[in-house]
Amino acid sequence: MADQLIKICGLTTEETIDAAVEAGATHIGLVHFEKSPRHLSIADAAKLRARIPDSVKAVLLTVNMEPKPTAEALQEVQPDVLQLHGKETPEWLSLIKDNSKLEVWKAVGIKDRAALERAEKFKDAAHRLLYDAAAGALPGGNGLALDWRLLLNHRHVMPWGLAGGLGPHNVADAIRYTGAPLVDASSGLESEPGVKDIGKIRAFCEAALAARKAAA
Ligand SMILES: O=C(O)c1ccccc1NCC(=O)[C@H](O)[C@H](O)COP(=O)(O)O
Repeated sequence: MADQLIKICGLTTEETIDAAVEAGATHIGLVHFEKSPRHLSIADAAKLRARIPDSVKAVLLTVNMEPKPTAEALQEVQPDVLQLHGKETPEWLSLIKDNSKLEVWKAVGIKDRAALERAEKFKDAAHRLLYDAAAGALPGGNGLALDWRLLLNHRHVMPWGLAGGLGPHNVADAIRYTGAPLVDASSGLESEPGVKDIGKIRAFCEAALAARKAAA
């Protein structure tokens, strides 16, 4: 049985990165988006990236960033994964994917089955789709859940993950209900916007790992 992949997104301190790694996170998301309460400058993202061990993948998250600053950010941060969370096109993702060693993810807001079908246009352009709730005040990180029923009996054409409103209280249900191979959480693991809670990070990882083990 494949391991449960767990992305803890929007970490901004060494302490919470260490806690997420210790709790079993497989991916750590660093957000570079100025309107986000989890925003990191590229310099700070690079510093925190250095704290992430080789056993855990560093995910740099950007939104509609232009090519030149994207290239500069990748050079400085050296992430394992680039997660694009805006209106980026399949052509842009393909260009990055075909000209780098990066794993490229596209986050897509899912409000109905049509949105799921449209997401298939990234099939050959991205390594993984991250299904999230439709954009709210921010493109992501809103603590809003998508309707998991939309994923029932869906024919996934590529690796995928589930995000949106996940936390210790519902991640086991999400895995049982959708079979999500990767789960991703941000605001549900915070004591206030942008401030991660180590107890919630631990509880989230514990619940996700237990649910996957039970499904085996
Ligand atoms: O986390 C943010 O602040 C953010 C801002 C702008 C674009 C994307 C953002 N987060 C992306 C993620 O991968 C989040 O983990 C995902 O949207 C789920 O967030 P949440 O519903 O808060 O768990």
